[in-house]
Formats: sequence, structure tokens, C-alpha cells
Amino acid sequence: MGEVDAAFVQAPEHRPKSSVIVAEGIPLIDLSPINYQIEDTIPVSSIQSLIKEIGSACKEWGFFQVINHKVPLAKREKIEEAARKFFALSLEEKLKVRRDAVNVLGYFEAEHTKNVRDWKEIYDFNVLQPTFIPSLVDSDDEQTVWFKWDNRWPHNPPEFKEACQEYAQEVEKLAYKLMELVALSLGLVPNRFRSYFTHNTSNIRLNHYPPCPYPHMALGLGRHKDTGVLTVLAQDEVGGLEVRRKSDGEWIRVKPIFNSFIINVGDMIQVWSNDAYESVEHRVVVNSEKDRFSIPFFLKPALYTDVMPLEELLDDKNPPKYRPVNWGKFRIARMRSNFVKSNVENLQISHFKFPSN
Ligand SMILES: O=C(O)CCC(=O)C(=O)O
Ligand SMILES: [Fe+2]
Repeated sequence: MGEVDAAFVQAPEHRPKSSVIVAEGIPLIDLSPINYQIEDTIPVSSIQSLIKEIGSACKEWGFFQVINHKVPLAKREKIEEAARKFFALSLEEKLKVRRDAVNVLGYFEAEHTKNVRDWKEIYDFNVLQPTFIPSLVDSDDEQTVWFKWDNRWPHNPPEFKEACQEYAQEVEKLAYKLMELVALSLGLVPNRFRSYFTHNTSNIRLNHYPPCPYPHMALGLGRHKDTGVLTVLAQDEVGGLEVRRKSDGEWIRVKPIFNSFIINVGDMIQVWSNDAYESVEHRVVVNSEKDRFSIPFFLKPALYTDVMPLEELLDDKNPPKYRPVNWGKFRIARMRSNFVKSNVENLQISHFKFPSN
């Protein structure tokens, strides 16, 4: 303990500050006004102010926290418990379900963000199994044939798979409900986004951030934007997630609130909304005493989806700012860069932007 491993060390400008800003954090939104039946259409008049709140949170922060979301607490506690038990297994046990260069799901302990190693271990599974991989992703680019998405379930704890699948179902419903609200807040029909998720590539990640002997030099997860559509994150009571405030670029700590979820906009909403809602940078700070666990659900479209600014939102004054982004290609390019240290910058959504005059 105490010896610093250079692989984890952040450049000085990216290290956490000793003073933490928590005051006036991301907006807290009460979802109780929505009638929570996934197939129901929402009576828009009764939720006008909720739609407004969602719209301003997406615009001003790209992040918000929700309560009264209807995801059963027991389901959340069950997966949290299963995650703790899984990460408590010996490394040898966990390595039995380690992801590799071909099958990219499972356990992984050596993730890098922007070429610096993260102080964490993770476990990934996809919500839809089998995951639909269209031939177009394989055909015209030799870089895309190398991967497989097969969930790898550990034998221990025995309830692990069930806990994961049950939770996935519930949190997915919440994500779709939130997408209806996002659509309404942009002036679109509520189900505007729904068809993109028929063959979705959504996944859930279990994160474990162990105590770190040099928390001022390393990060649990380096600064990044989520590439997908929308993230629904369950964080435990320890805290450590920081969001880059759009107004001044300061890192703001997100205060843990019992039984709430943190929601953030991903790169694909940024493109669909033509920058009305931006995907915002965030990172995770570690500490020297406590383990921290978090569980993000990443809502992601089908691999064949070409994401582009939505026509309904465009006019002469607001021309498209992006050329189409093929989700499969974008996703695969990003996946590759997570495995290997490389000197080239990760593919970013900004690379799809038309030059502005
Ligand atoms: O652990 C957290 O609070 C955030 C995790 C996160 O941002 C991610 O996995 O993309
Ligand atoms: Fe993230």
C-alpha cells in the first residue's frame, strides 16, 4: 500500500481538488405526476410542469436526479447485494468471467479512460440477449468483425443472473418513460424515439471502486461523456460522482439521495436534438477508506441506427449540425479504444460535427 502505480496517475490538471463543491447541485425532479404504465400515453396537460423541469435540466445541466420513479427498491437492493458479493470473490473467480478481445461482456479490472487507468473493477451485461448484430456492421469494415456480445454469468453468487435480469427490466421501463418526457420537452410526440430501441444494445454495468491509497492523484473513472442515449445511474451512499457544470466548468459533486436515480443525456440525444441538449462530462473521485458501488443502465439504440438531427427540430435558422452517426460503427470504434492504450484520440461525437462558420 502507498506505492503509486503510474498507470493510475492523472495529469495534474485532471486530479480532484481538495475542496468539493456540492451546494446547489443538479436538479432534483419528482416523477410522481406520471402515470406509470409503460404503454399508457401520458395526458400531457397534467405533466406540463414536469416536462418543463426535464427540459431545463437537460439544457442547463445535462444531468438530473429523480425520485418517485417506481423502480421497486427490493429489485435495486437485490442487484446491489449481488454486485457486492460478486466483487468480494477472489480475483481468480472473477477472472473466469473476464471479458476478452472477442467477447466484450463480463468482468474487467483494467479499464482505461483517456489512456489513464481507472481505479475500479466492473462487470458488464447486455439487456437484450442475444444481441442483434446486423450484417452491415460486419461487412464493409474489417475492424468490426472481431467482437461478440454474449452475457457471461458467474456461478456465484447463485442469484446473480436473476438479480441482474429483474433489475434490468425495471430500470429499462423507467428509461423509456424518461425518453417520452424528453421527447415531449423537445416538442416531439412522446413515442418519437421508441423504434430505435427494438434491437437495442442497452447494457448495465456494475462498478466497484475500492478504497485508493492515493485518491488525490487517481480517479475511479476519468472524465468522459456517455456515448449512448440516456444513462440511469444508481449510486450508493458513499458519493464520488462529479459533473462538469456547464455555466463555469467547475466539477460539482452529486449528493447521494436514498432510492433516487441520476439521469444524464448521452451523445445520441445531443445529435438528435441538434445540440439543444448536450452530453456533459463527468468523472468519479475515489477515497482512501470506503468501497463505492454504482450501477449505470446505458440506454443505447440498435447497431444499425443512423443517428442524425431530427427533422422536426430543424429549419433555416437551425440547420443540422451533425452528419449521420452510425451507432454501430461509433460504438465499436469506442470499444476498441477502451481496451488498448493508444496515442490517437478516442472517436468523439464532435468529429461528426459540420464545421461552423
Ligand atoms: O460510478 C458513477 O457514479 C458513474 C459511472 C459512470 O459515469 C459510467 O460508468 O459511465
Ligand atoms: Fe458515465
